[in-house]
Amino acid sequence: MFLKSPKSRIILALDTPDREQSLHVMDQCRDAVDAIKLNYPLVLQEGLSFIGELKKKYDLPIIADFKIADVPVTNNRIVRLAKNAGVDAVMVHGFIGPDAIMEVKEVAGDDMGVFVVTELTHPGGLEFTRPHAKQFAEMAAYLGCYGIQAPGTRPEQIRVMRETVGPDMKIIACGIGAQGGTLQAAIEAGADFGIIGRSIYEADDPREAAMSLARSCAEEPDVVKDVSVVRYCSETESYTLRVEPAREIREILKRFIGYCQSRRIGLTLHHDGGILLRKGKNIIHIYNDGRCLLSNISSVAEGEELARRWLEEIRSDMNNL
Ligand SMILES: O=C(O)c1cc(=O)[nH]c(=O)n1[C@@H]1O[C@H](COP(=O)(O)O)[C@@H](O)[C@H]1O
Repeated sequence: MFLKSPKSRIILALDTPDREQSLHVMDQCRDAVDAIKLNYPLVLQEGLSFIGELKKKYDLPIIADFKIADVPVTNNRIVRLAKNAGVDAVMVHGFIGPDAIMEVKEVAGDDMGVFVVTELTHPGGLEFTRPHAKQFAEMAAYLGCYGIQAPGTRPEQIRVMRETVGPDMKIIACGIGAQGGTLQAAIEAGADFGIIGRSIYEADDPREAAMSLARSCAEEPDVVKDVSVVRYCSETESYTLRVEPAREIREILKRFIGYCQSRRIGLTLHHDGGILLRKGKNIIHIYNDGRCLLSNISSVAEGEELARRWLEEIRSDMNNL
């Protein structure tokens, strides 16, 4: 919908104090970020009309981080005002429950996104939002919300959120930079975008700060996350290795299994067993969740090299299909 394919993976938290400083930052960062997130202080300072001005001038999607948290009737009024002001998405707290979130969704309609806040990034967020974060995410997915917020300060929790909502819902992660999270870790854990404020707008050169953050996660991620030994057979002097591919590759491998099965490549194993392939003297077992087992490998180094080369081949072949 409104968030296009990521370029920088950055949503700029434009928490600058006033119009003049906001425009100063935006003039530099307009093509270095994917969207703008506005919070209460700036909107209270400059008024809702400033949203339209930003949209017109920079033509970037705008998320209104009003963290809506009221009864349905009030939420309805807040979203209407935001919509009329030109906002593309709103953020709403998960704890207000399904009826209040549905009210937000109704007013938002098809042209506006709704992000559900699951867990706040500050230490207190662990006290009251963490225990319910998974439920908030499940509810957001069930209600068909556009996305969820997750804590960029805790990549392990982003991973849980990604497993909870599945591959299609957008995850936006805040707490990157000034609060200690890194964009790369958040993206690797499953976030689509990082929300970044002070590390950009307080930098001497906000544009360069944004570009360098974008570069930090632009490199092709390594295809292999981990390789470990499952068995060593002294008679054949060969290893069986478990390979855990990087998250993106696991998604590609799932498609690859479907591709092999539809063309009768390799041996399809029963229901959740995945597929068995022969590559020279080696046997590769790809499980349905994307994890792999390599058999008949003469050294761990050889297995790592084989896994890397083979997964890179699959990544490029599947991307070209
Ligand atoms: O919903 C948010 O955006 C949000 C949730 C959260 O748990 N933590 C958090 O920092 N935020 C917002 O994300 C932005 C982070 O700004 P910086 O810490 O300056 O990068 C601010 O606008 C916060 O209000």
